[in-house]
Order: sequence, then C-alpha cells, then structure tokens
Amino acid sequence: MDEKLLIKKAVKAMENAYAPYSGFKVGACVLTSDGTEFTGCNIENASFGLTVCAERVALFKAYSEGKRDIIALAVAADVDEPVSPCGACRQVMMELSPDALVILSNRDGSKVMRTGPGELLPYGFKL
Ligand SMILES: O=c1ccn([C@H]2C[C@H](O)[C@@H](CO)O2)c(=O)[nH]1
Ligand SMILES: [Zn+2]
Repeated sequence: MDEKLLIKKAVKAMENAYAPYSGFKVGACVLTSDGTEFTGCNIENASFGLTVCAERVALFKAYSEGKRDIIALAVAADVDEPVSPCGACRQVMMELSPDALVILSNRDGSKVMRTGPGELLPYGFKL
C-alpha cells in the first residue's frame, strides 16, 4: 500500500470540502482490499447538525458501492497538526472499517499519525 499516495488523495479531496460555516476543510481517502479508492470531503449545512464529515462520506461511498473490505483510511485537514476525527466518525469507523489502518495528516502530509479504530475509540459501543 502506498500510504503517501493515499494521503495525497485525501489532501486533494480536501479541495472539494463544502465548509462555508466552519471554514475547516477536511478530505479523506479510503482504500479497499481490491485496490479501489473512494474519496470524501466534509459537507456542511445551514442546519449545522446535518453536516457530514469527510471520513463518513468516503466510508459510505465505499459501502454503497458494495466495497466493505476497507484496509486503510487517510484523513487530511487544512491545519498544521494531524487532524483528530470526531467521535461520530470514530464510532462509524469501528463498525464499518474495524481493521483499517487510519492515517491522520495535516494539510500537506508533512505530519502524519498512524492509528486504528480500536485505538481511536476504546470501549466503543457495539450491539
Ligand atoms: O475529522 C474531522 C473533523 C471535522 N470535520 C468537519 C466537520 C465540520 O464540517 C468541520 C468542523 O467541525 O470539519 C471532518 O470532516 N472530519
Ligand atoms: Zn467526523
């Protein structure tokens, strides 16, 4: 797996962020076991609670195309330090991509953290 390339794609997806309210742009790129990639960006709404994060957009795109075997998820935001996913995305990652390598990046891939859903959400809720 080319982690650098996956980060690059997350950084690129950030450009499509629709974030007129927060100004906080995020991009994501999911990689599945057959090599397919799905990008995502955050999409905000005037009714703030309807906002969807970049991570969930990318994960939902993969699932909606029948690709569930997610091996990696790169996330990048337009900030100096690697982005930290919100609690909702951690919960979704735990269920939809439990074994994925999660790569968190800053705006240009110069600072990166490697983690996973289990580490991001210890004792996460399960049914
Ligand atoms: O990991 C994160 C953190 C935040 N956001 C989005 C949600 C909202 O549009 C904006 C500010 O919270 O950033 C993401 O997409 N992913
Ligand atoms: Zn989120």
